This record gives sequence, structure tokens and C-alpha cells, in this order.
Amino acid sequence: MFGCGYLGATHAACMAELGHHVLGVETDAHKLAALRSGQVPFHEPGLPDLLRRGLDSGLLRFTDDYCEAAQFADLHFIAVGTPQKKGEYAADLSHVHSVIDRLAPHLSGRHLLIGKSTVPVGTAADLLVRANAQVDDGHIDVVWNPEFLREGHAIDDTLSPDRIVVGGAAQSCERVAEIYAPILAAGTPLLVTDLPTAELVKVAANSFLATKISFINAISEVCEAAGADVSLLADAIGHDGRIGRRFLNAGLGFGGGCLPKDIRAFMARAGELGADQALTFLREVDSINMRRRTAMVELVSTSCGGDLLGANIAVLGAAFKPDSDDVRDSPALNVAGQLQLRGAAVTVYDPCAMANSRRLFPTLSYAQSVQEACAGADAVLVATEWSQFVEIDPDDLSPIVRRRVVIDGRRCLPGDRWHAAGWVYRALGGTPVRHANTPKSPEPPHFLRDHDVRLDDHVGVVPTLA
Ligand SMILES: NC(=O)c1ccc[n+]([C@@H]2O[C@H](COP(=O)([O-])OP(=O)(O)OC[C@H]3O[C@@H](n4cnc5c(N)ncnc54)[C@H](O)[C@@H]3O)[C@@H](O)[C@H]2O)c1
Ligand SMILES: O=c1ccn([C@@H]2O[C@H](COP(=O)(O)OP(=O)(O)O[C@H]3O[C@H](CO)[C@@H](O)[C@H](O)[C@H]3O)[C@@H](O)[C@H]2O)c(=O)[nH]1
Repeated sequence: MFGCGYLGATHAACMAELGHHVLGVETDAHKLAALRSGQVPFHEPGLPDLLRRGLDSGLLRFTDDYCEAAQFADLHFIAVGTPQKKGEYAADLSHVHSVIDRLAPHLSGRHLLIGKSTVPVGTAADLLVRANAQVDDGHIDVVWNPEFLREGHAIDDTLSPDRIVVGGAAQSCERVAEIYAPILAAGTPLLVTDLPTAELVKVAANSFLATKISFINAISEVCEAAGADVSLLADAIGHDGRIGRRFLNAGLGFGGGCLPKDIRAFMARAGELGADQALTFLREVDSINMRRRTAMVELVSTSCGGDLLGANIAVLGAAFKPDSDDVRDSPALNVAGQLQLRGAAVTVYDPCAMANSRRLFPTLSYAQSVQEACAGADAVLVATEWSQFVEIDPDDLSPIVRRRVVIDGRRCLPGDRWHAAGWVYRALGGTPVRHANTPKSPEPPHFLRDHDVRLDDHVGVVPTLA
């Protein structure tokens, strides 16, 4: 397994769980040392137990030695990163190329490279040529076996996936199917395709998911303008089996190490293939998504009377989603950074992502707890829907904040409850309906403008922005 990050370490441990002998190859010395000693160098529920089980059984080991890897196996998974190139939309394939260039010269006999990284269509065919050009004696085949796991659910998604896709020559695909035999025996569908189809399945799936999120966020903008509630709307359209409720949660939009860079790399590759017109809608998907972040900054600013200078803002959440410590392209940290640039004093708290956040945004202030982050706050922004934030009792925060204003960046809080506790509750996309018998809130903080709508201004559906 080449590359032992979020994908590779999970896949390595899961393959050992299936009974295979696995050697993880990782070039980052800190990650390698951690994995060797049974520590997972990132947060993924359930993975530490699986890793230790693999190490204890002797089925799983880790190295940085390519020579050892070449001798150890004839099946080689590629799980290294394919980040966005600096200043471009295209994917940076240098890590994938470095695996081939370091491995192929050590190989002899027949070997199979199994690509799991997300790559632009056409990459596998190029790698086939690149790898075989470096082998003296033997043949290397390449198949693509895209991965669909979600961080936070990585083990279940690997051991009980919705489907397994393998693209390439029939005989090589059969060898991959053998690896997954116990999973396939449990009823998981197997789809065997050609190489370009397998590569495209992955980016098409992520593009669809990103489109679904941006669709609901675009509708959310209209809901705000019309005084409607996007969460109720999503429930209502989601009942249609053709639409489905999943991935229709409006809010701060998508981030992370996959959806944003994958839709951009897809657009770049389509352009290279002369099919750029086909994906112009993804530009809009991207820009709707980025607009959520600026709209959130505006909502916080409005909630602080239109001027962030000198305001204390607590940002709860830094990871791009709950149950992960991943802060790559995190909407929460992006908004925190923008608020700080606008003159606010921003204090961030996240249950898991503090170390990664400090590395990426060293100039923000960080707290050790929700209470510490919220002390003296003029507004509390919930930017990642960790369950511990969803369950906050507003009465616990009321005595310590400067102003009782909560902004629900993920439409995940019980707005009625916050309102009943005397807080001004606001969210992008219309404020969720409250019951007619909800008690009236006290006077709003003096800096709220007259036209800002409060929960007790209406019974029923209420917009958040005038
Ligand atoms: N993270 C996910 O949930 C997920 C899910 C599906 C697909 N993917 C795709 O999988 C790939 C990996 O993503 P990730 O999130 O695990 O990235 P990551 O950055 O967490 O992990 C990549 C690892 O590869 C290591 N590496 C780089 N060059 C190497 C080399 N030459 N030899 C050995 N190790 C090397 C890095 O040190 C790093 O630990 C990407 O293409 C991504 O799009 C990720
Ligand atoms: O209704 C929703 C659902 C998600 N999100 C956001 O979208 C982002 C991505 O979420 P999710 O897809 O759950 O996380 P990832 O772990 O990045 O997984 C995606 O990216 C992986 C890497 O390619 C794929 O393997 C997965 O199938 C695909 O879901 C996060 O910021 C979420 O907060 C929303 O805003 N609204």
C-alpha cells in the first residue's frame, strides 16, 4: 500500500482485517513512526483498534523501503495524494509518478498496480507506459479501483461499500476481485469496466455530490430572499425517491481534501480533452459553494451591527466535517480567517482538529473548550456540526458570553431551544420554523439593525436576512 494517509492507512488495516499480508509504504517519517507503533496519525473512528489488531497479528507492517516493497508483493495499491496544483485547477500527479519511478526499477516478473488515488481520466494508461518503460525483465499491468470512502465512516465504507468498481484488463480485474472476495460474498455489487470509465466513475460521483450540495445552497439563497425555510424544503423534496434527502443539508457548503479539488481537476481534464463546455456547470457549483463562505462572514458581520472591528467571535468547529480532524479546505477555518481579516478577535475550538488548525492558521486564537472559546463572545458561530456542539445547553453559555447571538453555520442546532433561552438564533437559508408557543425572546442586542429579523418577529417561517 503506497501512501498511508486517510485512505491508505485505512485500506491497509482493512485489507489485513480480511486476512491479507499487507506492507504499508509511507515516506513521511512522523506518520511512519506513528503507524509502526500502533498510533493512527489522524482521527478516524475505529481505526486505532483495527491498526493494532493488524500489527499484533503480524499481517500488517509499515516501511519506507521501496526495495522491500518490491520483494514483498506482486499486488501494489497506490493511495498517495493527488492535490490541486498551486495556482491551477489541475491535479498534481507528482506523488503518483514518484511511486512508479521508485518502485518499477525494483520489479521483475509480473506485477499489478492497483490505483486507488483519485486521478484525471487517462492517468492509468500513462502509468502503464511509464511503469513498463522502467522494468528490465517482466511486465506491469495497471487497473483502477477508485475509492468512495467518507472520512469519519472510513472503515464501514471500506469493509461494506455500496459497490466496488475495477477497471482494466479482465484477468487483472479478477485478481482484484479475489482480494475483496469476503466483501463481495456479503453481496456488495462489483462493476468491472475499462480503465477510463473506472477513473471517470470516481470524479463523476464526487461531482454529483458537490452539485447536490450546491443545488440546495443555491435554493437556500432563494429561500432567504423569499422568507422560506430551506431545511423544510429539503425534507419535502427529499421524500421523492428520485431525489433523496441525503446530501441536501444547506449551510456552509463543502470542503475537505476531495470534493473541491476533484471538481476542479475534472474541469481541467475535460478542457484538455476538448470537452470543457460539458462541465461549465461545475464552475457554478464551485462558485455557489465559495459564496457560502462570504455569505457567512456577512451574516456574522450583520449580527454584530455591520462592523466586525473589535468584535469577539467564537468559532465552534475547524474540521471540514464532524468525526474528522481534516482541515484541508475547511469552510470553518476559511470563515474564521476571513472574520479575523475583517478585524474580529476570533477564537476557535474543535474537539479533534486543533493541532492541524494551528499548523494551517497559526494566527488564530485557539481555546481548549467550548466554554473557553465562548467567554466574552459577541457571537457564537457553529461551523462544524460535531454532536457535542449540537447538544450544547444554551443556558450554560448565557452567563459567559457578552451577547447572546448564535449563528448556525450547518443548520444543525435546535433553534427553538436557543431562542427559548433568550438567544438570537440565525442561519443562512431561512431560520427553521418555531412553534407558536415559543416564549418571546428578550430585547435584541443594541447593535442589531432594525431590519434584522428575529425569531419572535414572525410565527412560522422566518428569513434571517432582511
Ligand atoms: N481521504 C479520503 O477520504 C479519500 C477517499 C477517496 C479517495 N481519496 C483519494 O485518495 C488519495 C489519497 O488521499 P488521502 O486523503 O489519503 O491523502 P493523504 O495526504 O492523507 O495521504 C497520502 C499519503 O501518501 C504519502 N506519500 C506521498 N508520496 C509518497 C510516496 N512516493 N511513497 C509513499 N508514500 C507517499 C504522504 O506522506 C501521505 O501520508 C487522493 O487521490 C484522494 O483524492 C481520498
Ligand atoms: O448535505 C451535505 C453533505 C455534506 N456537506 C459537506 O460536504 C463536504 C464533504 O462531505 P463528505 O462527502 O461526507 O466527506 P468526504 O469524506 O470528503 O467524502 C467525499 O469525498 C471522498 C473522497 O473522494 C469520497 O470518497 C466520498 O464518497 C465523498 O462523499 C463536507 O464539508 C460536508 O460538511 C454539506 O455541506 N451538505
